[in-house]
Amino acid sequence: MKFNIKPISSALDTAIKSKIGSKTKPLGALGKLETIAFKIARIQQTLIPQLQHPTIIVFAADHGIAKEGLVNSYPQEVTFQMVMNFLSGGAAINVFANQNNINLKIVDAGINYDFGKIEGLIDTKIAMGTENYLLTTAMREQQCDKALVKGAELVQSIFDRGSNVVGFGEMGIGNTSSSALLMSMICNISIVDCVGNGTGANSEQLELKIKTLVQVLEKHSHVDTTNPLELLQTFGGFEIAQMCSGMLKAAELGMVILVDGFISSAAILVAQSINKNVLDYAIFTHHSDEQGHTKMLEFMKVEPVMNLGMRLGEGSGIAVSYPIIGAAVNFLNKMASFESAQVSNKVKP
Ligand SMILES: Cc1cc2ncn([C@H]3O[C@H](COP(=O)(O)O)[C@@H](O)[C@H]3O)c2cc1C
Ligand SMILES: O=C(O)c1cccnc1
Repeated sequence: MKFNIKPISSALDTAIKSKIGSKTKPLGALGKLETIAFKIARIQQTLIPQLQHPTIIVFAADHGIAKEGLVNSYPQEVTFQMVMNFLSGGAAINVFANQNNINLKIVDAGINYDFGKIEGLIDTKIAMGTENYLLTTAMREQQCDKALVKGAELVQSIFDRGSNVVGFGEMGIGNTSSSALLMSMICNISIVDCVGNGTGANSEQLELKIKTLVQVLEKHSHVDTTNPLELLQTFGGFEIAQMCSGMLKAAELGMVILVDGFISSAAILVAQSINKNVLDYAIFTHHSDEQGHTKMLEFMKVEPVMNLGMRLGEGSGIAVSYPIIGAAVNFLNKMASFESAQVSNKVKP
């Protein structure tokens, strides 16, 4: 798949900065809100940006490795059980998305469960979970390709229905391990520094998780670390692959991309090694408590909107931070300027 992601033009940069600077406040006094407003105005190439039909997509899939219980504290069934919970409106992401009027889409990217016909679940299923990467690659090449196509198509359909801001959340027991493996390969950071407690591993479980992932890396020591698609195929999950191509498609369409925590960030880490420009369209909504997230964010040289010590996933960080992002757009559009409000500006020396 090819994505044509335009580098963002800097033609409006001075005008956007000057509009932010003209508002009735001391220069820079809205802190990070100013950075966010600047970024969104730049993505949309306008001085009056709008957030239309915000949508969070929760991509769910299973991981072969999770059947073994070597890297995960909760059993694999929790993936489909949580998806049922999403569909009946009881999960954290439902509560926060509802609170902030964000559309929510729940996607079966490859859950190890047969849902039959079920209302509200989008079917982009590639298989009943990935293979166990201790034994073989997580995906076959065609499966990875298919996942990439489906993720991009889904984001295209959301764009076609009028959305210009899309968040990427996930559910998949074991997916902090896939994310840590991808991070270790792409960032060239020791796996020990990429692995974290996930859903709450204790010290013994963490040790086993690290030991297992070291074995996985030994098994796949010939993988080409400069080939993001091979990495995705070897260590990825179907939800991570679909998020990755969905993000690339969103950037191609000029949408604002909202990134969640560790796993969502791992998806854009792969995406940016396919096309660096994707980062220009992305807002990292929160800093997760998952151990590897700090170094992953540093690698991409990005600063998230907030840090509430959250480590959940599902897109929850996106939904919670959304009012802050809305505030950034609102001040840019609605605050008076020194001139319009007839307020004296800073005394020039
Ligand atoms: C009840 C429950 C709800 C969740 N919602 C998101 N996750 C999060 O935890 C999983 C990753 O952690 P690990 O790699 O340790 O399995 C993902 O499914 C992620 O979204 C959850 C996990 C659980 C148990
Ligand atoms: O940061 C996340 O997204 C995260 C961290 C731990 C477990 N699940 C998700």
